[in-house]
Amino acid sequence: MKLLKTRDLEGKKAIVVAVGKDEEKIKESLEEMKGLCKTLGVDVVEWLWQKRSKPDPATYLGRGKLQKLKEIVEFCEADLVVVDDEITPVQSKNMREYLETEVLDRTQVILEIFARHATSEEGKLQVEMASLLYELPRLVGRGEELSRLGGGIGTRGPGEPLLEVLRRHIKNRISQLRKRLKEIEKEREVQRKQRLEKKIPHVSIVGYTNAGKSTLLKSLTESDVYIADKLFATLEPVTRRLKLKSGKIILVSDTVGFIRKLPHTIVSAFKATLEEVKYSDVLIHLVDASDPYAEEKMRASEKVLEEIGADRIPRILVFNKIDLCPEDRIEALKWKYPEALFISAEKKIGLDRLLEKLEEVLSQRDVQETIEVPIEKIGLVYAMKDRLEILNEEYRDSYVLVTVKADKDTVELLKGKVAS
Ligand SMILES: Nc1nc2c(ncn2[C@@H]2O[C@H](COP(=O)(O)OP(=O)(O)OP(=O)(O)O)[C@@H](O)[C@H]2O)c(=O)[nH]1
Ligand SMILES: [Mg+2]
Repeated sequence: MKLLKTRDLEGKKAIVVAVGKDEEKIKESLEEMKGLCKTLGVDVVEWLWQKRSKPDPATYLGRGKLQKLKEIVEFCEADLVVVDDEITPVQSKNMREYLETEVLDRTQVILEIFARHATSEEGKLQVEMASLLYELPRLVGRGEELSRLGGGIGTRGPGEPLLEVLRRHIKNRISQLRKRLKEIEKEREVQRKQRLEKKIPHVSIVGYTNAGKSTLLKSLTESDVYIADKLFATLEPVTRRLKLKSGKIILVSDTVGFIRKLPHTIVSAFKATLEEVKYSDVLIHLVDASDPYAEEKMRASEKVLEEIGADRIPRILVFNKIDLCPEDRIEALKWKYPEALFISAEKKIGLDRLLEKLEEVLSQRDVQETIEVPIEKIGLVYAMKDRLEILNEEYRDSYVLVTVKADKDTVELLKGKVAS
């Protein structure tokens, strides 16, 4: 049985609610939630926030605000309330009952987008896993929905409560998914090893959702890549080959976009996809310069990079969509981030400079070393000629002193071959 179902939310009217202390931050987050809702075809007709340090443990909003929300829901004839936070099962249940309307939280909205955008087997399995990890602790008190969900299960033992059956069923499914995902991960590892052996440098484009990562991949590699003015348009990494001016071939990947408060169920289910980033030689951190919240989003992305252990990979900071920015905005960013590059992925502005910078960063990783190679083994050096640069050769009686320049792994590989 498949437990994952997508909801039909197209054309529904929603009211977004949030709790917090900082009005600016809340507004920014609500704006983003509007974008997430739009991606689902949901129309945000009104929003409401309550200034308080912590959400009410029982009802998320305080009593008074909840009452007001109910009036707004009725007045606007809203179909659902979206909470811009991950709420507890209790809060969700109480809100639903009091408001007499459907309630979704931030995690569910993101999961819903992921569920619709996943196309590969791995993507679908990861989304299903994330949804089940989300559902598992929330089974209690959801009788009505559960009986809908559990309709297809015919394995209930005598006297066993439906809740227990479902819990067991979900746990089984999670372990099934985990197993299959592990297998896929193994296949991916094989590919990664092959890539490593061939020593093809790998560059990943990372950044906040909608920064223009897929557009950049498309413009750089002149290939067909899915682009949309939607959040999380890309869920599965897409990799393309690119030939640099020096003739060096590299692989460029586009990845799933980052977002603030990325639900941990998603991080854990998408670990494999996110981890691909960890094995890159260089990261292009793409930021939408035309976004008023560009810098906050940049920091949120940096946080995700840290979480997945990719914060030590050489990184090129690139501001995108400069075609949409007034001159003074670009000047201000240049002043603040002197090392950054400025491009328009769509209008193909600044891409040459980006490619030059890529070559620079990639070659900075190279090391230079002089190796003593027995004369009869000199052929080994030549056999690796397309992966290393031979800077000097000094012939002695029984050996040659060869000075090579290449990335560290290649030099180590050569040394190993010569020694064996
Ligand atoms: N004006 C302008 N629009 C751009 C530029 N680059 C990307 N866009 C637009 O920004 C939107 C998002 O682009 P994508 O390339 O799909 O963004 P992404 O980072 O891959 O987004 P996700 O996959 O959703 O994380 C699309 O509507 C693009 O056409 C640019 O340089 N200038
Ligand atoms: Mg994309």
